Amino acid sequence: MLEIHNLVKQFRHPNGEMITVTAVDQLRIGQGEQLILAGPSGSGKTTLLHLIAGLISPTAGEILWDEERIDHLPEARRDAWRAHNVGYIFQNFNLLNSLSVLENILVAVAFGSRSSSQGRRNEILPLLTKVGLADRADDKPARLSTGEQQRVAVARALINKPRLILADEPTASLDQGNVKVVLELLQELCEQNHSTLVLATHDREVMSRFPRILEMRRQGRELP
Ligand SMILES: Nc1ncnc2c1ncn2[C@@H]1O[C@H](COP(=O)(O)OP(=O)(O)OP(=O)(O)O)[C@@H](O)[C@H]1O
Repeated sequence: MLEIHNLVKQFRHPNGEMITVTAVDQLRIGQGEQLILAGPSGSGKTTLLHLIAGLISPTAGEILWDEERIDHLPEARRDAWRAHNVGYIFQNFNLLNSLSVLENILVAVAFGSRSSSQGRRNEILPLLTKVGLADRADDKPARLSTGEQQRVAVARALINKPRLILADEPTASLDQGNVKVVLELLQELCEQNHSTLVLATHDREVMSRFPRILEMRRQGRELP
């Protein structure tokens, strides 16, 4: 369902030089697959996730979704495609601090598919129960531990049952115990929903839990 062909993203360095940050020749990810993007800091993992999500456009190459090009959709259609199909989990959670846990998830419901939003609202509490936060629904994120905040971020990404979950170092700020909890939860919920999971990490322990790993290597000239 997700295919990438000869994808290249270049950025212009302030000194005028073009640097190639992400380059993926051929990649095919099936519905329900779980894949790791591995590689050291600066190898282009976030850039690739942003490209897949349509937050930035490639310099060259193609991204296809169900055999249709999505890399050059006009912005409004790209935003609609993302809202409908993608759940994004950020390393630093990106929760809205002025809203409660419940409201943070309601925001995601509001941006998802309109036709099913009432059904999704009814699923928030069961999902919060699954992630162990049913009794924290009215709390603001600042009152939660780091692991709890990341579990809210997982619930928010999954509430619309998107076909694709993109997770950028979702365990980087967690201790070992919480890494296991959050990962198991994420993998299990993705399996239940038959969602594809693409997760960026440089943590070997996290990688060992996944069946497939794409090793990112920064290409082009290194900056001094
Ligand atoms: N908008 C931009 N303009 C210029 N350079 C950029 C831009 N975005 C990313 N880069 C550069 O691209 C390289 C790859 O960045 P990216 O964040 O994709 O790597 P990463 O593998 O996710 O790193 P980390 O593990 O530290 O999050 C970095 O050197 C970064 O400075």
